[in-house]
Amino acid sequence: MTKKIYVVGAAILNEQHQILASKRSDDRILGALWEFPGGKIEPGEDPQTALKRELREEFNDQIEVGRQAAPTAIKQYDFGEIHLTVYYAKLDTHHFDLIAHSQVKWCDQAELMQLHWADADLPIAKAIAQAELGKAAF
Ligand SMILES: Nc1nc2c([nH]c(=O)n2[C@H]2C[C@H](O)[C@@H](COP(=O)(O)OP(=O)(O)OP(=O)(O)O)O2)c(=O)[nH]1
Repeated sequence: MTKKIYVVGAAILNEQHQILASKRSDDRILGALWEFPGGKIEPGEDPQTALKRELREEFNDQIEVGRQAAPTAIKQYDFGEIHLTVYYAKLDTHHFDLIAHSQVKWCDQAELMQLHWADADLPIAKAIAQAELGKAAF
């Protein structure tokens, strides 16, 4: 049976309604593709707690988590079935230590669609590119 892998990502917004995209380091699975920073939900964790933990681990940053940005996206790989859920978020700190990424980029909505996203991220990036981000802010 395919292994289901539950993953959370953060669509981090700034005050100009830009979204933070992050490029996975070359040496990781799906290396060099753009994604929403985050990672796998650990057993017993709720998605919001997992997302806050991952952002501490990956950027050394604290975030606040808002509402889900788009429907959960599912993508099959030979290593398992990724179930990716992305939440809007905002930063309480701005360290951006690049531990798992080679690059981060603040994007306006049109710029989001110019990046080479991981497959599961693409429908979510499209939904965010068309969303009313003023309403997503919190
Ligand atoms: N973090 C993240 N992972 C994503 C996204 N889209 C996508 O397909 N993935 C995949 C890549 C990985 O196979 C999996 C998440 O693993 P990860 O390597 O980022 O998470 P992790 O830190 O918990 O894992 P690990 O390195 O400890 O194994 O989900 C995304 O937008 N963000």
